[in-house]
Amino acid sequence: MAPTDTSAVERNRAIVISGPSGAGKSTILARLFKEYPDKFGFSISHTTRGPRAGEQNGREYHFVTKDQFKELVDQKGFIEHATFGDNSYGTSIKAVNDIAEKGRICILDIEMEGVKQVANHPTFPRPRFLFLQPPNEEVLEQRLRSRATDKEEAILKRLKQAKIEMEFAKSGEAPHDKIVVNDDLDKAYEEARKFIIEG
Ligand SMILES: Nc1ncnc2c1ncn2[C@@H]1O[C@H](COP(=O)(O)OP(=O)(O)OP(=O)(O)O)[C@@H](O)[C@H]1O
Repeated sequence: MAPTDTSAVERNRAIVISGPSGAGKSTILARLFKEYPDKFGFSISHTTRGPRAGEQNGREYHFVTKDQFKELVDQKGFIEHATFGDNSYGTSIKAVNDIAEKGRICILDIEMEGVKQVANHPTFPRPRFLFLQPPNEEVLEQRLRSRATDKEEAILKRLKQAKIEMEFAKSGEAPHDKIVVNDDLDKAYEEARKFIIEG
């Protein structure tokens, strides 16, 4: 295995973007990737679920067995991981470093529990944390409804979780270096862009 190019990893410190579902993370990241097509990348996650038709190992996911997954967990090889139902998912240190070694900045779109794990990882160098916040709960609800991707039950679940995430962001426990309120999209994008590009 090739040694890690530590200078590339240090130069291209990863960015963690988090925020409640519907805060606008995908919208802002889509703009960023469009404006800077060669600058960023997403890491490829590991999963214990089987590949779906058309999915290729190492492209959509690194498909691994439960034992392989557990081995990586035990080695602290994941910066964050979680199990949903029967399947586990994780972001490995190597997958993040692979992006940096290509000269790109790895963007990690991670939910709250994952953010805590990344911030507390024993060896992974601290990335920069950006929290995207909706202007308030009412606006968030409107946006989730007009996005029209979820059933009522899922929307209510997302709103409940959003409250928890926003409380966490306000608490002293949160690692965020920057909080951007996504009210006017152009303004929020510019603030996020500036933080991501200029620090
Ligand atoms: N500033 C804004 N003003 C109005 N609508 C917005 C704004 N930002 C995002 N939206 C809309 O709000 C909806 C939610 O945004 P988006 O899907 O980007 O959120 P997300 O944080 O990526 O959510 P998830 O975590 O569920 O993937 C989308 O329909 C998007 O077009």
